[in-house]
Amino acid sequence: MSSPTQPQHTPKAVSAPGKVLLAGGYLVLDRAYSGLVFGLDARIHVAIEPIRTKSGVSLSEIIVRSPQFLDAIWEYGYRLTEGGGGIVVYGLRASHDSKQSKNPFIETALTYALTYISSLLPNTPIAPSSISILADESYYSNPGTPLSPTSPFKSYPLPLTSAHKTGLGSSAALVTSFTAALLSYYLPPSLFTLSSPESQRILHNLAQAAHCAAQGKVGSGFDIASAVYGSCLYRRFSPAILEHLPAPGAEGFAARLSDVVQGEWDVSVGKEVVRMPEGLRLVMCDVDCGSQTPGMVRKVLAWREGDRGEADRVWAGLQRANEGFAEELGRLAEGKGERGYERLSEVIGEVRALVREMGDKSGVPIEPPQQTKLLDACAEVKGVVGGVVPGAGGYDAVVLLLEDRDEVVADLKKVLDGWKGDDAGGEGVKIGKVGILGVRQDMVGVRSEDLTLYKGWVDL
Ligand SMILES: Nc1ncnc2c1ncn2[C@@H]1O[C@H](COP(=O)(O)OP(=O)(O)O)[C@@H](O)[C@H]1O
Ligand SMILES: C[C@@](O)(CCOP(=O)(O)OP(=O)(O)O)CC(=O)O
Repeated sequence: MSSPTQPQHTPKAVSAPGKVLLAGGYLVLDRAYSGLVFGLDARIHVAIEPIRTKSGVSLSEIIVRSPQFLDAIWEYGYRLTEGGGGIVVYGLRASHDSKQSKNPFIETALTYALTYISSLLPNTPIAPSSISILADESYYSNPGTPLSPTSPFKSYPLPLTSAHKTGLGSSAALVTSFTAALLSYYLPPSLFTLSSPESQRILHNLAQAAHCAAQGKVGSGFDIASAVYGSCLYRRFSPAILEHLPAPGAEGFAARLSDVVQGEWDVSVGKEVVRMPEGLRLVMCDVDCGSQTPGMVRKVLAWREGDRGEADRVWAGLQRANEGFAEELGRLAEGKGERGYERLSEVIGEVRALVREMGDKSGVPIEPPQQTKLLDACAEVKGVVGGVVPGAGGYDAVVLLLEDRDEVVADLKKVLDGWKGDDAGGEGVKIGKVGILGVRQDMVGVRSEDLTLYKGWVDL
């Protein structure tokens, strides 16, 4: 039974998409340039409901579960701090002593969202709740087992820390849907309604702040923007916006967080300029590889600082080519495809040449020779328009643009099944199996979900 001061809350569920940065890796870190990002139909779902207790037992905690994985349960106590430090959360139970079981993305998103909620509703205590996280299967390459023939979510017989990520942006989709679920659940519709543009702006700002804090760095934020808004042309916010936030619990954290979240950000999210022509689709491929170069971003940016003139030339050329890529997709989407996909292939070729130049000059394997070989072989398949290394590049993924027909995917699969990567670059990196992930682009960002989707997973 809830106390008279605690409002009754209705269970809510929200999902947010994963991402692929098709063009604009590295450039998008600088506000002078933009990134072309597609949201994917792989989503992370978060359901929230009142906590269930045996009669007579009252629990003052928020329990978070990832029921697809072994031992993925995090139990948090929470309290309002003195000095306007906001709400701090702390792990309960012995399992929290082990570093393994900590989940900084959940802990930080919870701290930031509860602090923001309590600043808006200062006289309302936060009621206990139970939260479940469910991820679509493409986020992990481990084989999963279905719970039932109709459930879209798979069960994995391993701890989350052993899951092999496919790089679709699980933490950004999680922080976004988790934050949105908390705001939708604890705030009345007059203060937060997921479908309203103002609520989405608040969600974007809060999720960016929490994600940066959990990552311990301020990235470009394209992944959070696409989790909130879906596919878009993204120009980042000035990093200074998030630079002087006190730590949770420190004096003034709650007021500063509220100011930052409600303030005007100089971010730009262009939705209408990003289109996928009818008859085309994206295909993501996961590449099994022996090694990855750490610190790619640091190295590319260091080269840029050291050779500004040359780097500016590459950056300007790439920005032009990336814009040309987005424009050609838009032109084709408007039905102006009389010349077929020739220009699209050509502009992808221009983007790739400049990405290779960026990689060669900075000494970073952004599109290493192994990936060049793979992308070229894929582009030979009839119906494949072209492909690139997404995001920061490297050895572990490629994204292809192709005609949306089953035969094209089947032909592509034949090439990939027989793919034997060799150490083409002489760097000792041998790429292995290349798998097609069952995902495609999706234009829609965060959205409310019907709770019946989680039947069997969540005890609603
Ligand atoms: N299903 C899940 N349940 C709970 N936390 C998850 C889940 N999937 C991902 N995460 C969190 O996100 C982190 C992975 O984020 P990150 O390393 O940024 O990878 P990605 O490139 O997928 O975003 C995990 O360590 C975990 O904290
Ligand atoms: C280099 C970047 O511009 C793009 C990196 O894109 P990825 O998609 O490779 O990112 P992760 O999912 O975080 O690994 C850095 C940034 O924009 O923050």
